Amino acid sequence: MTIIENIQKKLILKIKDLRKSFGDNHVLNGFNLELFEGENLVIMGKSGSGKSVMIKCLVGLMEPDSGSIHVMGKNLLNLNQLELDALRTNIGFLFQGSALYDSMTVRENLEFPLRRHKNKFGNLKDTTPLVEETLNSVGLLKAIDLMPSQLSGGMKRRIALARTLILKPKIILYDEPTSGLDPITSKEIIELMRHVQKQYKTSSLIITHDVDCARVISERMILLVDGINYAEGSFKELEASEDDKIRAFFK
Ligand SMILES: Nc1ncnc2c1ncn2[C@@H]1O[C@H](COP(=O)(O)OP(=O)(O)OP(=O)(O)O)[C@@H](O)[C@H]1O
Repeated sequence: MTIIENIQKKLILKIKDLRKSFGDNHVLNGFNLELFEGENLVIMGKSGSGKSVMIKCLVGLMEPDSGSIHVMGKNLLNLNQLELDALRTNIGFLFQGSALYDSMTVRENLEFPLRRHKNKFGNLKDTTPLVEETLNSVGLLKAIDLMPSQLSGGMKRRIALARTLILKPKIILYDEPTSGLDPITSKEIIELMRHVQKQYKTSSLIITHDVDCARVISERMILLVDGINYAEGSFKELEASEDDKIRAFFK
């Protein structure tokens, strides 16, 4: 994406100068991020580089030492619990091994977030059309009455994505979306992420180690090294870099 295209696009998430230390362990040292509407942004960082700390700050599970996080123009760090909950319905999360509720059917798993966030859709009397539409968009309407134990790993990941999508979030945060999947299922999940992004017009922040995933899905990438944005650019630009620290990501 060029700078001019970025200016024309709406900024949906902005993290500015985020800092977090644990004693002498300075994990985030002024991390910055801008995510634009409809964009797929990939963040890569080696193990222990602070990706989870950054996500926890973003979802309000951890307080940064300093910096700001604006979601759709609102500073997350200034909101009260009620405002935070309302804003959170605009952020969908798909965490590593996003667990489904084992004792509930697929339908009930999808109904669960609807009940928790009643305010978003008013009082939905019949949730079936929304549940069916969402399952359809991940290609698993046929699984509606199955229990999680009857699903394969790839199907579980699809249903977890459906459970996230049902609240129609503006941003989806994917944490290692392909971890633990075989290469073919990984490809299917990446395709699905592209498909739902077009259908739901979401912006995606994707944290991954998976170079193939980054290659296919990223429009822009940030490489997180020593708690800062060490490099930013398209996959092609970064892959062609001669900087050793950047090259290490693509080996
Ligand atoms: N609650 C905490 N208390 C103290 N140190 C912490 C805490 N959470 C994270 N850290 C430290 O912050 C650093 C970054 O951890 P983090 O979990 O963010 O890494 P990561 O990039 O997500 O790694 P991985 O890819 O392995 O999941 C590590 O040194 C970790 O020990």
